[in-house]
Amino acid sequence: MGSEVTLKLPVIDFTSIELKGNNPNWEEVKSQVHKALVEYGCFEANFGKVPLDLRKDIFGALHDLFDLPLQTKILNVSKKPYHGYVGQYPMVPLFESMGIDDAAIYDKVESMTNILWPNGNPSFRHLSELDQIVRKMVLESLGVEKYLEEHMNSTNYLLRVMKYKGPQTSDTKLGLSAHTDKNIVTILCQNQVEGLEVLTKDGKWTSYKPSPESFVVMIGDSLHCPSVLLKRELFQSREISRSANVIYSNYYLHECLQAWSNGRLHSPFHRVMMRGNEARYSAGLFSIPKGGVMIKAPEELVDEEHPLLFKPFDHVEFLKYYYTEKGQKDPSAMRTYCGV
Ligand SMILES: O=C(O)CCC(=O)C(=O)O
Ligand SMILES: [Fe+2]
Repeated sequence: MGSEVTLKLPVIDFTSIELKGNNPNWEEVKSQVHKALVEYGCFEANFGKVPLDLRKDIFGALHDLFDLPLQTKILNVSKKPYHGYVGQYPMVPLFESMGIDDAAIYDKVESMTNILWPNGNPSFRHLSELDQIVRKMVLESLGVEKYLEEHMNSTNYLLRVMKYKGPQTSDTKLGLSAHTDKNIVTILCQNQVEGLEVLTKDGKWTSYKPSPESFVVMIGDSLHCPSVLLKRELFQSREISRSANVIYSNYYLHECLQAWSNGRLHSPFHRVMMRGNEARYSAGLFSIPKGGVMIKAPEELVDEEHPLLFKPFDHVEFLKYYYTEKGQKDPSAMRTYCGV
């Protein structure tokens, strides 16, 4: 079992950065982003654009949303796995989540936010700007910025909101099983209740101390360019036990490398561990490859030293495999599905 340490994630200040602006600090912040993603696969971002009172409103609204009767919550269905209401899993009984399907760029995310916040809450639009800044910096760091426009146009957003009940005991209980995200970039925003833990490359669970202003930015398995897969993963798993369609591994040592022309990004395992009585609410903005777009490594990133690792694949089709019983048990689902 990995022992938990309190190690701080790198903190990166984006308050002076705009997607379309004159950014004297761009190069400096970009190199911090690259370094953090190589080492941890995630970082804490200070972005400054989402005022504290809006964040408070978000968690108040989530409290009310999850307080609805179960019959009402399960009306939020989706054909895609993990996009509608998720909850009542025996292995993670504290966890519930609701997603907004196909949150195509801003509009549908806003339709969700309009339901929750009829008077407007621009938070998620701001978070999609942060997502795009990070992806632009990543592509530039890899020297493949010529794919930027295509890359941006080949993705959707999914907004998912989560509740983890407090276990109401003195024990620590699993809130969400260890996993890597399967999308491109995840931005997490949460209330003050601790619980998120990230596995470092040397196998230590690191707890995240939430701060009222910051977000966690995390790399998913399929950071991709248009027709471009930038991902290399080499898993070594030890001791994987699981049940009921959910990865249930408290210690899941892996190497998940992305070896690119000029760097390696890491998509980290993470989980939620709950203590005490208070509920933890979080919201995640997930950028995901659109269905129907074939993901294929760019020729610039394939050479003798870095041979092609994955056959071109459609991410939505991949998810259909990932969410089967076999896929859920597979520590290197992407390799099984489309490895060369
Ligand atoms: O609640 C959190 O902070 C983490 C959620 C998460 O890891 C996920 O939804 O993929
Ligand atoms: Fe996650």
